[in-house]
Amino acid sequence: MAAAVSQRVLKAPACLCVFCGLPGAGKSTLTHRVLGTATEHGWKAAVVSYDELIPEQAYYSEVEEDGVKLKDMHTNWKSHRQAVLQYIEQFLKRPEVVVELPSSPLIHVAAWQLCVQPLLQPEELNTDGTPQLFLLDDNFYYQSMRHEVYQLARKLSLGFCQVYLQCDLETCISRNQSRPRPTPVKVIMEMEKRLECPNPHKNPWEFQSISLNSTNDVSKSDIQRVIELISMALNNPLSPAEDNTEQKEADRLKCAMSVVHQADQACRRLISEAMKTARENQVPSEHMRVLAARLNECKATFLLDLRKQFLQEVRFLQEEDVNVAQVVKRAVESVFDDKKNEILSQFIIIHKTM
Ligand SMILES: Nc1ncnc2c1ncn2[C@@H]1O[C@H](COP(=O)(O)OP(=O)(O)OP(=O)(O)O)[C@@H](O)[C@H]1O
Repeated sequence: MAAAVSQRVLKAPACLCVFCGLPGAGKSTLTHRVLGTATEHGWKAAVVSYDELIPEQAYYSEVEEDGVKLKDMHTNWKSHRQAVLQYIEQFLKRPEVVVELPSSPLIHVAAWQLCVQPLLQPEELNTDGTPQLFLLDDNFYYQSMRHEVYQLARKLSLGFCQVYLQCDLETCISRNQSRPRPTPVKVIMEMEKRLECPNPHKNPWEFQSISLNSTNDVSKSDIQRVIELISMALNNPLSPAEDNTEQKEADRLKCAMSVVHQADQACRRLISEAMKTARENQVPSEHMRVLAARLNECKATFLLDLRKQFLQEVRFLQEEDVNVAQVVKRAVESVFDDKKNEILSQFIIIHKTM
């Protein structure tokens, strides 16, 4: 089977294969095993490890901001992710540029040069038609994060596929704890709540996806399944869409993100008003800290639910020409505002009865 896969004439020049899952699910371990097998097949492959490419301070500033901030919550982290895709695009168009890239605040250029090293060949061999594989290793826990990769594959007519590593939360946490620099447990737990694993039934663009259970050891036949998936993707390159289905899908995700962003802003304003009221009622500073944490936690849960709800309903909203800003306003006022008042009154009452 392996030889048969490698000898077929493959139609795409390159494949973007996304590996997604929780921290500790085993993505890096698997990508390196796939890299080894792909090389044995005579393919050129590179592991694009976001952790190695994106400067560490970008990640930790996101995490530490309010204890459980996830790295996507900020446009800043998004711009790092987009920079990775821009580097891939540039490499595919002009690989020779990689040796003279200027330094960048978004990406470790030296790490990038090292990452694509296996894809570079002496000039006389560059036209040998060997496919290039980019094994993208990050959590990719929202489908919108993976969709950005899909869009690049479509733009450049590349193969695209996804491998989801399904692993128990407890296993991820325990593997993570044994690492020299573990990801905060809270971050893993928050990510698990938000995780949108590939769902080809709901999102047709995710049709070339497999799920591997990595709670136990990943077997040789799992690796073989990944190789076959990549081979299939290389044989079925994406093409820029002739109808506007994909554009609609991208608009839908963009709309959902904008809804969450607008709601986030509105909640922040309400939280800051609540903090002001608490101060005016002389709630002591140690209680103010707890109050802020409770309100932020409540906001995170509200935004998470809102995002899920909008991803399901936004198509309907767009078709019905509903005013999204109005809907957001109503949701914030009717759901979050009530919860906020409930939390605030608990603190004011406690303080007054002390
Ligand atoms: N299938 C497995 N069985 C047992 N241990 C594993 C397995 N896969 C990975 N590990 C171990 O778990 C730890 C985390 O693995 P790895 O770095 O591959 O996870 P990851 O998903 O890439 O995490 P992150 O998203 O944080 O980079 C490592 O110590 C690794 O050796």
